[in-house]
This record gives sequence, C-alpha cells and structure tokens, in this order.
Amino acid sequence: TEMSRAAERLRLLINHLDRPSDAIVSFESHPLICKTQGEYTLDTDLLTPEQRLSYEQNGYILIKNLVSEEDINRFRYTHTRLCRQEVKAPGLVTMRDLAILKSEFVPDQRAISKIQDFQEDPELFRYCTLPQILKYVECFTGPNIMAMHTMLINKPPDAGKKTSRHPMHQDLHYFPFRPADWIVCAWTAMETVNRQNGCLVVLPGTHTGTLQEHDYPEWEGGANKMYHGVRGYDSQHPRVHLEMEKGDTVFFHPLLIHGSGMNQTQGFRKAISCHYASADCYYIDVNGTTQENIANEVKEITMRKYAGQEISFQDSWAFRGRLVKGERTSL
Ligand SMILES: CCCC(=O)SCCNC(=O)CCNC(=O)[C@H](O)C(C)(C)COP(=O)(O)OP(=O)(O)OC[C@H]1O[C@@H](n2cnc3c(N)ncnc32)[C@H](O)[C@@H]1OP(=O)(O)O
Ligand SMILES: Nc1ncnc2c1ncn2[C@@H]1O[C@H](COP(=O)(O)OP(=O)(O)OP(=O)(O)O)[C@@H](O)[C@H]1O
Ligand SMILES: O=C(O)CCC(=O)C(=O)O
Ligand SMILES: [Fe+2]
Ligand SMILES: [Mg+2]
Repeated sequence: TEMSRAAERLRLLINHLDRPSDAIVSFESHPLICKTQGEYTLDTDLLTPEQRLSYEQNGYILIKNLVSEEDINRFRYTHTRLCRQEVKAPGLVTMRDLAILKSEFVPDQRAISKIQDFQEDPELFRYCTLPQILKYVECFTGPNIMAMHTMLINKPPDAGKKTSRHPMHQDLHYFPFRPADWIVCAWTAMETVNRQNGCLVVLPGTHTGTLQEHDYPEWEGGANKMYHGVRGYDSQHPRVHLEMEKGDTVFFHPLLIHGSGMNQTQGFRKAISCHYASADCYYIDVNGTTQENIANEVKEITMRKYAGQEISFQDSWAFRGRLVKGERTSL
C-alpha cells in the first residue's frame, strides 16, 4: 500500500505538470501533499487527536447529532414530494427494488428504494452544503470541495428474497477519479438505524488496502442493478454494525469495505449521503482496470437516458459534480 500511494502521488505530480501553467496548483505548498501528521486527515483544528487516529486506523468516524431534526424533516418532506412527482429535479435517478420491479407502479416513496443525483433539487442539495458537514469534509479533502455523488436511500422492508441487502463494496469502484485519500463520503441517518432495519456494516481498517475486483454477488434472490460486491472478501475480518440515531453522521474513506444488511422491519429505512472529493483530484482512464465493468454499465444507462448520445464515464461525473467550497480547479 505504501508503494502504491507513493506511485499515486507521483502520478499526481505528473498530472499537474501536464496541465497548462495557469491550472497548476502549487505542488510543494499543496495542503494535501503536505499532510505531515497523518496520512488520511488534515490538521484543521476540528478533529481531536483521537478522532484523527481513529480515521487513520479504521477508515471512518461517526459524529453524533450533526444534522438537526428540523433539517432532516425537511429532507423527508422533499423526498416524499419528489417520489410522488409533485416536484421535479432534472437528472434525478430513481431506483426500484428488484423484488417489486414487476408490480404495479405507484409513484410513492414506498416504491422507490433509492434516489440519486439530486444536485438540481435545491432543498435536498442543501444537505451537501451544510456548514457543519463541510467543516468535517475539509479535514479529508482540503479547501476545494466538490459534491460528486448524491443519494437518498430508502431501504424497503425485505420482500422475502433478501434483495434489500447491499453487498459489501468499496465506493471507489464507481469513481474514475483519484487520489482515493482525497475523497470522503458523508452518510447521515434520517431515523434510528440498527441491525433490524439494515444499518451500515463496515470492515474497519480495509481503507488501507487497494481497490478490489467487484461484480454482482451470486445471490439466490438476485441483486439490484449496479449493486456490485467485492469478489471474495475476507469473511473472517471483524465487522462493525454502525447503529445510529437520526442526525448522526458517519464520514468514511472510499476504500472502506461496507454494505448493509436486510431490512427486517416494516419501515423504510432512510439515509441521505454525499460523496465529496477535492476539486484538485483528477480523472483517470479505467480501461483495462477492474472498473471497466461498472464503466460499461454506466455508459449503457447514460446512452439510453440521453437518447443515444455517447457520454464518457468521466464526463458523466464532471457534469453531475458541483463545487460547494473553494475553487473548481480540476474535477
Ligand atoms: C458510491 C456509489 C455506490 C453506488 O451507487 S451503489 C448503487 C449503484 N446504483 C445505481 O447507480 C443506481 C442504478 N439505477 C439506475 O440507474 C436506475 O434505477 C435504472 C436501473 C437504470 C432504472 O431506471 P429507469 O431506466 O428509470 O427504469 P426502468 O423501469 O425503465 O428500467 C430500465 C431497465 O432496468 C431494469 N431495472 C430497473 N431497476 C432494476 C433493479 N433494481 N435491478 C435490476 N434491474 C433493474 C428494468 O427491468 C429495465 O430493464 P429492461 O429494459 O426491461 O430489460
Ligand atoms: N452470503 C453473503 N455473501 C456476501 N455478503 C453477504 C452475505 N450475507 C450478507 N452479506 C453482506 O453482509 C452485510 C450484512 O448483511 P446481513 O444481512 O448478514 O446483515 P447483518 O447486519 O449481518 O444482520 P444479521 O444480524 O442478520 O447477521 C451486507 O452488506 C450483506 O450484503
Ligand atoms: O445505505 C446503505 O444501505 C448503503 C448504501 C451504499 O453503501 C451505497 O449506495 O454506496
Ligand atoms: Fe457504498
Ligand atoms: Mg448476517
């Protein structure tokens, strides 16, 4: 890992040198290159030494009660209206659970297990700009911050085929940008999440590893579109169930292996999340890598969505990404 991170830094240096001079970010003085105290976090006066150490070692930190009840209630209300199509947001992607795909369509939150790409909905996107979240994000990404990927997950009661599970995966599998250490996910519980309704399950420490090969899990009841899982991860690795209360927020590294279990309750378990990256990250070519499979699926879907227009995997990220702080330097 140390070698591959060194190689990544070298690639980054070359990438910066390749750019026109006005785009060059002063390399020596770059806050992220000059991280001296810890490899994964910056010294911003916010994280305690214990929290920094915990992120370095585990790949995540959980902050209690970070988002107010009032904000979450507003996000819930907007979610309901988006699902009922009472309000529209350009680019919004809605996803139905495999188990109810063939049932009659009712435009209701109960039919929609996930919405993605809400960057054009001002109310939901407010989540991505909350100052108390960005303060933490900055510890990982530095001052130029892009909101790259937005989701509101509405995990349905399992219909009996275990399709409500999310297989163990690394989010970096979906991202054609680097370096991984400058990317972080914020995931906020919109209600109590526990083992019964399918809380996040993480394998602490796996963020120090490399990106693994991902594919559809061989599950009897099938798996949802694009829900790839890590091929053959170590099932003996210690697991932590992140039980959280409404408003609690976990920040985690994109290489951290995580998933979520079945929802064994009758409620729809809700969480809102955003993946942030330093605007100083750069796009990579995933051809010939393990990410080729997801890139092809994404290209196929964008092709259908935008009437046959070919959009590169990288561009599909560039046009959804939104600057939330600082300067849009590269992404
Ligand atoms: C850090 C990131 C981590 C992650 O994002 S992990 C999860 C990644 N998931 C995603 O990116 C969401 C993917 N979902 C989507 O893009 C859309 O929901 C999807 C699948 C394209 C469907 O949207 P629409 O096109 O609006 O819906 P549609 O009813 O016209 O369906 C089109 C074809 O897709 C199929 N489909 C829809 N939902 C599915 C599901 N849950 N599992 C498996 N297949 C599914 C559907 O049957 C249809 O197929 P066909 O054309 O009839 O052969
Ligand atoms: N057979 C399996 N192969 C691969 N991954 C699995 C398998 N079973 C569960 N997982 C994954 O492990 C994580 C936890 O899922 P699981 O349904 O076992 O919930 P759990 O939280 O462990 O609950 P329980 O208390 O019932 O064990 C999820 O990411 C799930 O997708
Ligand atoms: O909320 C969940 O169940 C986890 C979702 C997740 O990890 C993802 O979509 O990448
Ligand atoms: Fe994930
Ligand atoms: Mg289990």
